[in-house]
Amino acid sequence: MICGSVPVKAASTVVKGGQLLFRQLFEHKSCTYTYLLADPGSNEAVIIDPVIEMVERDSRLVEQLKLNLKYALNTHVHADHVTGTGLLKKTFPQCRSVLSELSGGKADIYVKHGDKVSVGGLNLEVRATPGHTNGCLTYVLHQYMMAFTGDALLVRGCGRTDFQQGNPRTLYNSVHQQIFSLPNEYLLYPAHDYTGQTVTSVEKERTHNKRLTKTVEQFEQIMANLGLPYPAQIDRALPLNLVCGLQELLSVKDQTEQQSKT
Ligand SMILES: N[C@@H](CCC(=O)N[C@@H](CSS)C(=O)NCC(=O)O)C(=O)O
Repeated sequence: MICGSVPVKAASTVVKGGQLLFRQLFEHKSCTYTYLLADPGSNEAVIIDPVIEMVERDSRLVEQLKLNLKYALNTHVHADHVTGTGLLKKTFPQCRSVLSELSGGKADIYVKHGDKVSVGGLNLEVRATPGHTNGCLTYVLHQYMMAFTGDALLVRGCGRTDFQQGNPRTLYNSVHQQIFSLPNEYLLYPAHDYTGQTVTSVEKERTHNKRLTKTVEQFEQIMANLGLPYPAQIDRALPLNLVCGLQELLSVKDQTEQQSKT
C-alpha cells in the first residue's frame, strides 16, 4: 500500500511475526546492490534496485522464500545498468513498479517525499534526496533502523553529479538534511560499492565521509574534479530505464537510435 504524507517516527519496533527477511544481493559488472525485504508475518516483499541480468537469480530467490513480491522500487533512473523491474513484473504479475514522480521514467506508481510504501507490516518512508539525479529517493525503514540510499550516499562517498541533472549543492543538502539527520545508529545501504564494502551507518558517514564532511564549497570543488569516465552502459541503460528496462516499451524511433549505437 502506498500512502500520502504520514509522519513516521523513529522507532526500532520488531515487526510482529518475527525478524525482518533481508537479503543484500550483488551484481558484479556495475557493482550494484539489490535489496530484498520481506515482512515475516505476511511474506509480502519489496525489491529495491533490481538489475536485469540478475532477474533469474532474484526470481528464484523470491520463489524459494515463498514471497509475494508486491513492489519493485528503483531509487532513481540508473545510468550504469538496466533495471530488472520490467522483467520481474512479467514473472510476478502482481508486482508494481515504483519510481519518484520527478524521475521522468515510466512506473505503475509514482511516489514523492513523505509518502510511505508498505508491505505487510513493513513501512518504508520515502525521502527525496536529489542531487545525483532529480528523482533520487532514499527509503527509510525506521522499524529496523535501516535506510536505502541509492546513489545519494555511498560508503565513504556519494553519487557523481556530472550528468542526469546532477547538482553538487543539491546533493550536499539532501544528504545532510535527509540522511545525516537520521539517528547515528541507523544502518545505510547504498546502491553501489566499488571497494568491497557492504554497509555503513549514519555515524560513520557523518564522521568519515571524505566528501560530505567538508563544507558545501569544498564539496563542490571535489565533485567538479572527480574525473570519472562515463559509466560503460550509459547509452543503453538510460533510455531503457525510462521504460522499466524493457526494449518493447521503447518507441520505434528510440529503438532505431538504440540499434545505431550498438
Ligand atoms: N565504472 C562504473 C561507473 C562508476 C560510476 O560512475 N558510478 C556512479 C554511480 S552509477 S551512475 C557514481 O556516482 N560514482 C561515484 C564515485 O565516486 O564512484 C561503470 O562503468 O558502470
